[in-house]
Amino acid sequence: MAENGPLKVALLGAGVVGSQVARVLLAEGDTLESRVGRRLELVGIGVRREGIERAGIDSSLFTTDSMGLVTRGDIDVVIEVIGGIEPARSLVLAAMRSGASVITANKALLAQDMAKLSATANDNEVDLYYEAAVAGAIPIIRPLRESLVGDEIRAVMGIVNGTTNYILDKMTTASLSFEEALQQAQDLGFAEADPTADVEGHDAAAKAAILAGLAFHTDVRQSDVFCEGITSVTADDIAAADAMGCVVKLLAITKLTNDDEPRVIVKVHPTMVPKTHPLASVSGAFNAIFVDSRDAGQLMFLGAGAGGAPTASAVMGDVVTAARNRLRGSAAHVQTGYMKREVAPIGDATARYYISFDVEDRPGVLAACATVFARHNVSLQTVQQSYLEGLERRDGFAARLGVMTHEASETDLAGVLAELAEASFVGTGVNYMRVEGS
Ligand SMILES: NC(=O)C1=CN([C@@H]2O[C@H](COP(=O)(O)OP(=O)(O)OC[C@H]3O[C@@H](n4cnc5c(N)ncnc54)[C@H](O)[C@@H]3O)[C@@H](O)[C@H]2O)C=CC1
Ligand SMILES: N[C@@H](CC=O)C(=O)O
Ligand code: NA
Repeated sequence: MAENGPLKVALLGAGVVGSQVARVLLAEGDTLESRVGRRLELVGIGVRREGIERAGIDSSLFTTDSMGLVTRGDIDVVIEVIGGIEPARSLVLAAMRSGASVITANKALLAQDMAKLSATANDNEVDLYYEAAVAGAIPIIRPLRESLVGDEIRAVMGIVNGTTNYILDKMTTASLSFEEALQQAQDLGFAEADPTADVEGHDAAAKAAILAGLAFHTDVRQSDVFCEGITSVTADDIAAADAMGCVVKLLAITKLTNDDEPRVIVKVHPTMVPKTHPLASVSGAFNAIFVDSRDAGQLMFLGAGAGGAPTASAVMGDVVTAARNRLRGSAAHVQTGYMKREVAPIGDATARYYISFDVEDRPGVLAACATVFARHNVSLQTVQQSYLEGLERRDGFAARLGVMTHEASETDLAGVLAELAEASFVGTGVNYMRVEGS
């Protein structure tokens, strides 16, 4: 950084988020200067292909030599919004080794390599900020990393993927098909380049890993996260949830086990949430994160979790912070992974469950079902029986049971499901969904 000269910023990626970040950097120069105390100069934008026009961005800034851009030696801040593992990983590491602070929105990379990235930032005395990586515009990384670091987090539960929340919401409130709702989410710029990452839960799993690592001061990777997406959620599941006073949400959940040496539970799955819970009313592409801590109690963070402008807002907050640190000659050294907690297997996680299945309509069947649940330590909260008519009435199974359980472990649930699947008085197709929140 030249004395009194501008701080030099390099941007990698000019897609949905990157082109918006570039526009803010170019259009809001005076405002940003007043907030940082020094001009921010966008010196180059690494792109995959040149020759593509982006409105409001001077094409002379584009270069296909992203590595050359970040290693030229005079860059103060590198913003990585390419996504994916490579070449983003090599570029980010090279940028930090060349003395630049890094801002990234890349949860996939962070959830794979957080320990290495943090260590590289610390070794090179540069900043690594990533507010945009979880829940877009919503400030959640900084609250966990700074504001709540003196407290004890008990649980974090959130809607952290805008695309899937949009799809589930449109399937529920506008009777759109899964495919129609996904297409709309893609058109609106919420979905990942490959929307499989959204609908299969991988994007939420990456965010869950980052949240769990921050909440419990340990290393958690995406591969540690139990993950089920929303591709098998049907209109019938949504209707069943509605009948039970619930909505279906894809939740990322992390909490600790009650052991002497608590282990981390971290999971993503479609969840029935009671309509009275604050997360139930989070609609469209909005995200929300519910944090339960020892001293602060329950906190709810709500807002836009995806889209170019909201995500650029989070990126720019980090850019200004890193630029201010730069001027002070300091970096936010962050100690990560110092608790070395184990991640518990999914079998040890607990939840309530809603299980529905068809049964023969004859004396003793209800008692036999109750015995199956009891044998596996799963206590019943409510049982509803409805009669099947017409085409629904298959192979003599004339009634459908909808069972809401008390909290039980996944291992015990698996025992119940296996036994129901084998029982002669139970029809094929036992459905279940986890239930969280009260
Ligand atoms: N779109 C959203 O709402 C949000 C996105 N994010 C994250 O932000 C990042 C960017 O997302 P989007 O802008 O939506 O993706 P995008 O796919 O619209 O943009 C990525 C851009 O990077 C370019 N690119 C690929 N390889 C490159 C290379 N070697 N050098 C330079 N550019 C290269 C692509 O051509 C593309 O234009 C991802 O990590 C994503 O997970 C985070 C929060 C919200
Ligand atoms: N594809 C993601 C974008 C933000 O991280 C989403 O839908 O939430
Ligand atoms: Na955020």
